[in-house]
Amino acid sequence: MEINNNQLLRFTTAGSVDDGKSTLIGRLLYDSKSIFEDQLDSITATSAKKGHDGIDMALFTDGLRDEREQGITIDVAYRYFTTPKRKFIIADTPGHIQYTRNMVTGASTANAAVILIDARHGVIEQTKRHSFIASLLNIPHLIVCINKMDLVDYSEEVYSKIIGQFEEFSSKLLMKDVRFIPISALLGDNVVNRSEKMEWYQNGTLLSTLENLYISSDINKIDARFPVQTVLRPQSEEFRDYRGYAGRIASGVYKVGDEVSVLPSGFESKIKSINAGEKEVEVAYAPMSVSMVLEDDIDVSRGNMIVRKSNQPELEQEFDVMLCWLNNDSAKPRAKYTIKHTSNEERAMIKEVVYKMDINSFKRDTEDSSLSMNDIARVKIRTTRRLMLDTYRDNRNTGSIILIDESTNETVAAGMVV
Ligand SMILES: Nc1nc2c(ncn2[C@@H]2O[C@H](COP(=O)(O)OP(=O)(O)OP(=O)(O)O)[C@@H](O)[C@H]2O)c(=O)[nH]1
Repeated sequence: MEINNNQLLRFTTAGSVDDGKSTLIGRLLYDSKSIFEDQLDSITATSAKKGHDGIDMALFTDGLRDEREQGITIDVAYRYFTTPKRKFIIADTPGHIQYTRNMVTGASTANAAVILIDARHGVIEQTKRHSFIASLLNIPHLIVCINKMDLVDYSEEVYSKIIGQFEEFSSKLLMKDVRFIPISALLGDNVVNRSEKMEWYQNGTLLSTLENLYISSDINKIDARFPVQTVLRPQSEEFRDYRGYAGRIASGVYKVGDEVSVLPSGFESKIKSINAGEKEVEVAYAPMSVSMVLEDDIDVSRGNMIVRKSNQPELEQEFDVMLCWLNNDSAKPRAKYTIKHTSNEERAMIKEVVYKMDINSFKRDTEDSSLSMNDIARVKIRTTRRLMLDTYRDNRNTGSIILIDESTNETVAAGMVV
């Protein structure tokens, strides 16, 4: 069966402050004609007021940020645009606030990460951090844009040197697909339109690279995992016996008639019907939102998972995760947190910090067991009840968790099951 999810590409952008992220996104939207006329008028006016000659590309994204910053709770803004080939969602994460936090939030569902490097500075610590996080998050495609090529005379030598620097450390990371593109976000070279200043570069522009990334193999179509979000029991007479389980399929494919198990109870049944939107369907797959009816009347509640009988996740109460600490308050020893895993919530404790990762040297530090903002560490977690886990490598949805501080209700950490 052909699953056509190929149309939509999610990507995230990362770079250090002033590398040109806002300018790049603006340029991408502008040159691909994704910006509405009225927005354009107001930006042209603001650019003029600020004394810019022409249009300040960064204003496209900055405008968006103002809106978002009033909301305060989310640091990631989502921007949508469409070309004849594909739809795109950009998770735009501001570089000046906490980068690890934002990248983790914005990138967990991304197909690709675009990392910017200032051609004048080459690979810096932030580049390494961002790439490390991209590899940790298992983002399938990494596009490294070497920006501000106009400031280094469009030099191939500078470009090649930076690729060399990048490859020197990235060889230690597990990354399947890495590409490099020399660009000038400001002037538009190799963003949407091919540069006339860099004849030596033969590969695609950023947009054409994004349009042509092969992503249908990025989705896990094998392990069927359906976390139940809500149990539907309509009150009216007509539907008195109806009991549907609604949620979003995390991975895999479900068909009417499939033999399934409900976890953690282990009760078995068969799928009687599947509804997607208003329609009844025979087959459903990730990431569709559906409601399912089973043939037997068994006890299913929010946080349960419906899986195929022959392919089940592990039920664990103690497990290891690679944890990114995302909060200003450091981890408190033996403190209790709420752990969120798919639609499930339990209480959890960090039992042990196995090691902390030094992102610059890729060394493991087994002495230091503190966890503060931006730290990445392997830890052992213990939960009050068993969770239905896959490894993050196998399944980005059912292999990830977040920890919430029970007193402040803030997300303090995100973790990948190892
Ligand atoms: N010469 C040149 N300047 C650039 C280029 N791209 C960005 N800039 C400039 O670099 C500065 C920083 O650009 P921004 O887009 O605001 O960069 P940023 O800091 O990554 O954006 P934030 O996402 O707000 O952190 C601005 O003055 C841009 O005009 C480029 O390709 N060439």
